[in-house]
Amino acid sequence: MDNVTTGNASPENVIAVRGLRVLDGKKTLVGPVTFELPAGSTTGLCGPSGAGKSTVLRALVDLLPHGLRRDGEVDVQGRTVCCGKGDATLRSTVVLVPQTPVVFGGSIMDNALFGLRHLVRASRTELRDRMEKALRESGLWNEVRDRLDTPAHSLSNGQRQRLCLARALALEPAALLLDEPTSALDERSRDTVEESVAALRGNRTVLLVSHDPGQVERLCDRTVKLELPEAAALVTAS
Ligand SMILES: Nc1ncnc2c1ncn2[C@@H]1O[C@H](COP(=O)(O)OP(=O)(O)OP(=O)(O)O)[C@@H](O)[C@H]1O
Repeated sequence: MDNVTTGNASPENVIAVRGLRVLDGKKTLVGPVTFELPAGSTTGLCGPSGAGKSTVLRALVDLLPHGLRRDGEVDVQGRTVCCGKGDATLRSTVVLVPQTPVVFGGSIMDNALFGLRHLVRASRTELRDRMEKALRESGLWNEVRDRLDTPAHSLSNGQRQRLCLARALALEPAALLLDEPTSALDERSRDTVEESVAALRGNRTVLLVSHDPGQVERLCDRTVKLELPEAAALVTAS
């Protein structure tokens, strides 16, 4: 039996996943899992450690670790995504923000523009406008507007996480995948990142991995619960 989705259904799904499994050779590491992400929803992806939350996110962006493969179907905006094709459209349509913020050596502006410069053809002014909009949406603009040229490494951990959120939002993705965005943060930084994620609610389609049931309660309107593959197999057998 597949892991189950609970919550409200919606006619318009940005992502639809059916029978997704991640395999290492013949061994099932994750799944099978079936769920949808309705447009504008914030969905919590929960489950015990090792159930495959991070791996599911990586499968959705077709960036599984070497040696692993996926089975089952993933549709993004009604289009089936094939594995291992290096789909450039997918890179800007479904964007993953990893657990540990990846901040490069350049300035705050360089970092915020990173994805845009690589994936979007637009004038310098348009890119800058999109960057500012994304920094506002991630709740970081007021803290960095006067120091966009300073090194991104000068930011706090919470600010770095919101910078990574802005970098993803600047691509105007159809779906945003957030992997434990507050797990490495102190309480105050966690609150600022949560405020930013809460502000996306209804406007963006978000899949949020979290260990914290309270956070899922605060930020999400529906949940997908993953089980360890052994548990899923036991349920199937009963
Ligand atoms: N590169 C890899 N090679 C082999 N197995 C892997 C690899 N990456 C992950 N796994 C396995 O896939 C399973 C799911 O791992 P994953 O990190 O996605 O779980 P998780 O639910 O995100 O865990 P946690 O909550 O602890 O972060 C685990 O059994 C893990 O050991």
